Amino acid sequence: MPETRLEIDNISVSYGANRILDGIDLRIAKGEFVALLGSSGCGKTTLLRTIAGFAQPDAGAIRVGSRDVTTLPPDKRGMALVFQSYALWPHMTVAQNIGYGLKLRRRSPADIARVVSEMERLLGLTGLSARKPAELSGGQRQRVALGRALAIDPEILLLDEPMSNLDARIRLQVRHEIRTLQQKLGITTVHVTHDREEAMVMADRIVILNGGRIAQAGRPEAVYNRPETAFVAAFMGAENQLILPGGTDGETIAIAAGASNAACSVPRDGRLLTSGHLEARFRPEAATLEARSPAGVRHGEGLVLAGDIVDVSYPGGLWRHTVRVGGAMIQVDAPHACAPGTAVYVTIAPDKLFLFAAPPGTLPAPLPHPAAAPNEARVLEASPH
Ligand SMILES: Nc1ncnc2c1ncn2[C@@H]1O[C@H](COP(=O)(O)OP(=O)(O)OP(=O)(O)O)[C@@H](O)[C@H]1O
Repeated sequence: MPETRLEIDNISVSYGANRILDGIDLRIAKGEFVALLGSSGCGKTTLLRTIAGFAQPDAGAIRVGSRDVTTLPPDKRGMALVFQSYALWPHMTVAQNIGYGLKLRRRSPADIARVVSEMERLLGLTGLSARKPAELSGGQRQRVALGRALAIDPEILLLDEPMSNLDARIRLQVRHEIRTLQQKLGITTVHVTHDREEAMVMADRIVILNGGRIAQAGRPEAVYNRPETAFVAAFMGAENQLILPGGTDGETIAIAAGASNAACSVPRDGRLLTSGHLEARFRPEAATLEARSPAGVRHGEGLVLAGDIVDVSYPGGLWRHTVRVGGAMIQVDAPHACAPGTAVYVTIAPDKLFLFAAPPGTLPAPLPHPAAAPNEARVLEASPH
């Protein structure tokens, strides 16, 4: 087991009567980069501020190595926080901003000059020493803020949406720079973001928060490919949702034939399902689209749906189709455009299909498929397992 550097032990935080964080447990290894990901208001910043010491928990403890820092003020925790707004001193130069924390710690001018110049070198700011923040680009300001944070040689770096004020192109570059520097310095980092792709490409581990709790934590590819709940699946881009009749049958999950889907079975693969109805989720790019022939039996692995194209657009790369499947609308990407009105099959391979117990009260899609000819329904029922 790698050495734990930051331990968040059963932390709960409330603002007045509102419980914002509820029993958060997280151990972060030395040198690990963890992204806290979640929708707006889920408590990401509150957790970061609690780690930093700007918010006090009702219960639980924060430890850095073996030190309990729960009641220590922010400047005694060995952490540095970089904000979205940079919070640079406008009247100070780049060098003075970077050296600010060291000056507060009464380090000698020679020491400060050495660290500042090292930070400028590391962050590509050499030559900009004498400039004021107003004379810098957004990306450069962000690097100064990072330099100021790293200059005090913190044990833990906390980043609160540090790239959200940058335009898309610069964001990609700064993202890469921060990650490279973090790995080079081996600094334990907690990064708050609501940008899924940013979390995926930067983090060793993603922690998804929902309603003040950890919904799932794991390596980016694990959270992306094996979401444990429908919430995580949807948050990680599997926004297509269908409620289907079915359930577990030994080591397989059996999906019963419905008005718009063939019966099929997929490996259970360790999934725990108890309900009689399933919530199926998948990404637009995880499905394939084919024209439906009126007489043909559709054979294939995975879930096969019969639907009609309602709309098509070109966001770039692939064509995005809105497909009506029974009473539901889903999004499906394809390399070629399919015209509205076309009858299609949508196929989702078993490993791209996320299945969960449907929430109580949800029913299978109630409407028969509007375009399904009588023989189409038979075709679907006769489809192979
Ligand atoms: N100082 C405060 N007093 C009262 N309520 C607060 C305070 N700070 C945050 N909250 C509330 O706590 C909840 C969580 O806020 P938080 O800023 O942690 O969310 P977040 O996940 O970081 O959101 P965002 O992505 O929008 O920044 C929100 O409902 C917010 O309104």
